[in-house]
This record gives sequence, C-alpha cells and structure tokens, in this order.
Amino acid sequence: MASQKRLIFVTGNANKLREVKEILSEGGNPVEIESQSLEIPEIQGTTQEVAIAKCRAAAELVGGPCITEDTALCYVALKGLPGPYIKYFMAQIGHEGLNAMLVGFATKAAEAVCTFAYSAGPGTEPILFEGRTDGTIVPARGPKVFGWDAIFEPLGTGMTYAEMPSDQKNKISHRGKALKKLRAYLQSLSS
Ligand SMILES: O=c1nc[nH]c2c1ncn2[C@H]1C[C@H](O)[C@@H](COP(=O)(O)OP(=O)(O)OP(=O)(O)O)O1
Ligand SMILES: [Mg+2]
Repeated sequence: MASQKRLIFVTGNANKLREVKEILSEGGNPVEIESQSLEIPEIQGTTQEVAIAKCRAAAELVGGPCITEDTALCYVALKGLPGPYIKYFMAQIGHEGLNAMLVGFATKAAEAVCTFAYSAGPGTEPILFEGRTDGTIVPARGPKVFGWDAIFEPLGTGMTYAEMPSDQKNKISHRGKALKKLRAYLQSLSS
C-alpha cells in the first residue's frame, strides 16, 4: 500500500501551492500537503543560503517538520541575477522591465531554479532539493496569472510557461523536477 505523508508547506504564494498540490497528487504515492501562510524574512545570498535560512525560520515557527520553496530566475547575461531577488524585481519593474534589463546583451538565456528545503524540525539542518529549467526571456505571451510565467520560454517548446496547460508546465518545470527529488526523499524516510 502507498504510504500517506502529511507535511506542512510554509508559503505565502497560492500559485506555488496549487502547482505543488497538482504535482504531488500525481502517481501512486501521494504526499499530502497542509499549507501555512507565514511571513518569513528572506536573507540576501545565494539561492541555497536563502533557502536554508527560510526553512530554518519556518521550522521554528511551525514547531515541527516542514518544507519551504524558493524560486529564482537567473539571467545568464547577468551572471545569475536577479536570481533569488526576482520577486522584488518582478514587483517593481514587471514583465517589460524584466525584458528591458537584457537590451544590449547578446544572450536572453535564463534558468528557472526551484529549491525545496525540508527540515525535520527546529534545530535540524534543512536538506535541499533543486530543479532547473533552461529557457529564454521573451516579451510577455499568455495569461499573466503567475509571476514571470508569461516571459519565460523553456528551450525547445516555442511556448511560454503561461501559454502551456498546467500539466505540461509541471512536466518540464523547475518545480516539477525539484519535487521529483523531494518526493523520492520523503518516500525513503517512510519505507
Ligand atoms: O513557476 C513560477 N513561474 C512564474 N513565477 C514564479 C514561479 N514560481 C515563483 N514565481 C515568482 C513568485 C515570486 O515573485 C518569485 C519567487 O519568490 P519566492 O520568495 O520564492 O516566492 P513567494 O515569496 O511568492 O512565496 P514564498 O512565501 O513561498 O516565499 O517568483
Ligand atoms: Mg518569498
């Protein structure tokens, strides 16, 4: 029989939560997610440093095992920036500004990076699970529902994330790849 796991996912982002639930409900071994929307301060640093600090703080607040997730959008021309700071860039300059930042650069290549962090509880070191998808920054196409989905075209698809049905995005996305690793780890804990 498939084992049932319940886990608290600390996030303030409803679209992330929706995709995580979609992806984890697929296949034979469901991982049930309970969510808590908590405001966790995010430090500056590498994506890995940001992810570890956020999960540590979340475990303290929750008082038990939890997962957090950090999404970065890394421009090759800018040596990985905006990276983990994409949320603030997106809020301040939007899709047009995120395209304008690359005017004059030879490459519009970017990598979407998803980092899940799992903590077994307060005081335990979070473990990271990373997924990466290569793509190109393009003028917005498709519904402007989720973050920078409309300006990110994964390599070889001819579509932006926003133009894809969500099951297609989930199959190739940074988040889908990271969740595959997280799911395998959670299943190894319970077996
Ligand atoms: O698949 C995605 N497709 C398009 N945009 C996305 C995606 N995933 C995150 N995003 C946006 C949300 C936020 O503007 C930034 C990440 O910031 P990040 O701190 O990780 O997310 P958040 O603060 O919204 O939620 P949380 O409470 O889990 O930290 O990129
Ligand atoms: Mg955040």
